[in-house]
Amino acid sequence: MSTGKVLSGAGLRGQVAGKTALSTVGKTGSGLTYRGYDVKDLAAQCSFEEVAHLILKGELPTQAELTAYKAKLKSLRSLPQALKDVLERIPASAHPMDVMRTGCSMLGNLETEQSFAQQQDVTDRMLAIFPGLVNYWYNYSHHGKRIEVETGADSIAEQFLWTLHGKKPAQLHVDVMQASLILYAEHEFNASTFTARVCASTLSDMHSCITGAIGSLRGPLHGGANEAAMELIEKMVSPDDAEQKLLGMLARKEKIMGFGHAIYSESDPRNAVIKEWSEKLAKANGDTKLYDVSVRCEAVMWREKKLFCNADFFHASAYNYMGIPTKLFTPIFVCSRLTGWAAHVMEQRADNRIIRPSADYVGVEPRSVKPIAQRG
Ligand SMILES: CC(=O)SCCNC(=O)CCNC(=O)[C@H](O)C(C)(C)COP(=O)(O)OP(=O)(O)OC[C@H]1O[C@@H](n2cnc3c(N)ncnc32)[C@H](O)[C@@H]1OP(=O)(O)O
Ligand SMILES: O=C([O-])CC(=O)C(=O)O
Repeated sequence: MSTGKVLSGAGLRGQVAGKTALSTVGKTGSGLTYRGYDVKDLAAQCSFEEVAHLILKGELPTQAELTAYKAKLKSLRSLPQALKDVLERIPASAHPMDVMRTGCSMLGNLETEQSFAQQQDVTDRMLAIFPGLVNYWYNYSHHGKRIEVETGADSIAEQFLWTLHGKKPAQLHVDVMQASLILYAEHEFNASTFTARVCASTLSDMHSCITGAIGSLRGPLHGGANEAAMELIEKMVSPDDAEQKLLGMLARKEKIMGFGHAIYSESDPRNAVIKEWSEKLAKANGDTKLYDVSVRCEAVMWREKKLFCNADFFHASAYNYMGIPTKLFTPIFVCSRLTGWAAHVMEQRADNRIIRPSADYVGVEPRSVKPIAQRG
């Protein structure tokens, strides 16, 4: 089992900021549970839609419920013309996380949540639309192509790969995406989820909560670490080169993205799952370099610093093996974590008090305002 760290210090570490029935981190099972189920079991046995149903509606679906839920999500994939118009105006140089933030916000203008009774429906719409949204922009801005987002894809995992590459993806790739989306779906009071809950606590609308959360996820200390990890490992030409480069970085006290965690002390349970998929992809591709380099990084970081891979590190090689451009890595995280964010917003709304902590004042003593001519 993965245990939690002894938590104290800055960054609100170790302070209980609310209640949740959605997940536990660093407590039981392999170290991560969604509504009582171990994430490893969910990743091995379920589709992402089943896990989204669990997180958003409270229970794993029956076959009939799953069939209905998938049919609903499939029916909600189309992009409004006004949203396409906005996406077409965003330059290729933009970061896709900024595109997602703008896309989510624009959707909130077009299909505003009028009351909290609509919270499940607006969430389902975002779940259905997000993969096509970011890939519409990507294909238009990078290849001048207006893609069809109403594909024959059977799942959100397949929809992401299909709308990115313009064709039905290989089954292995769909299976990896299913597992990846499940691993990223929910993680208690992490920074982006807390952002969503703070926004929800003002009784704001769902799109505002999700737009804010996307902004928090973007940073390299959080979801952006999967892209930063890729930028690191693609510079390493062999495991020995990886070892030399890492030792140099550690000597210079640089941060190694994709390692360490705010809550876990010895391992992140999501790593073993995505690492195994990365190995399978490497073998299927007949090119194991990225995987071998990543394995050496893991060994060196543990040996030198007792730092372990978090969920992001082996996602880098896994996504790369599937031909996903690095800058689209964190948007996939968004397509998944949307479930956790929205469920937290719903939980906050159900038992709300505005989140408003206090601060220790460390500024100057009280003083009087001088007329402008006497200042300086
Ligand atoms: C899905 C996710 O969001 S998972 C997190 C993704 N983020 C990353 O991978 C970014 C790299 N990792 C980090 O920056 C950190 O480990 C965080 C942000 C995840 C957690 O931060 P904290 O809880 O403050 O880390 P922690 O208290 O364990 O740090 C202890 C020491 O280890 C160092 N450390 C932690 N992670 C790393 C790292 N990846 N590389 C080098 N040193 C590190 C810290 O600098 C700190 O040293 P110090 O005491 O001399 O300042
Ligand atoms: O919990 C955290 O601080 C970060 C994390 O791993 C996640 O959000 O998945």
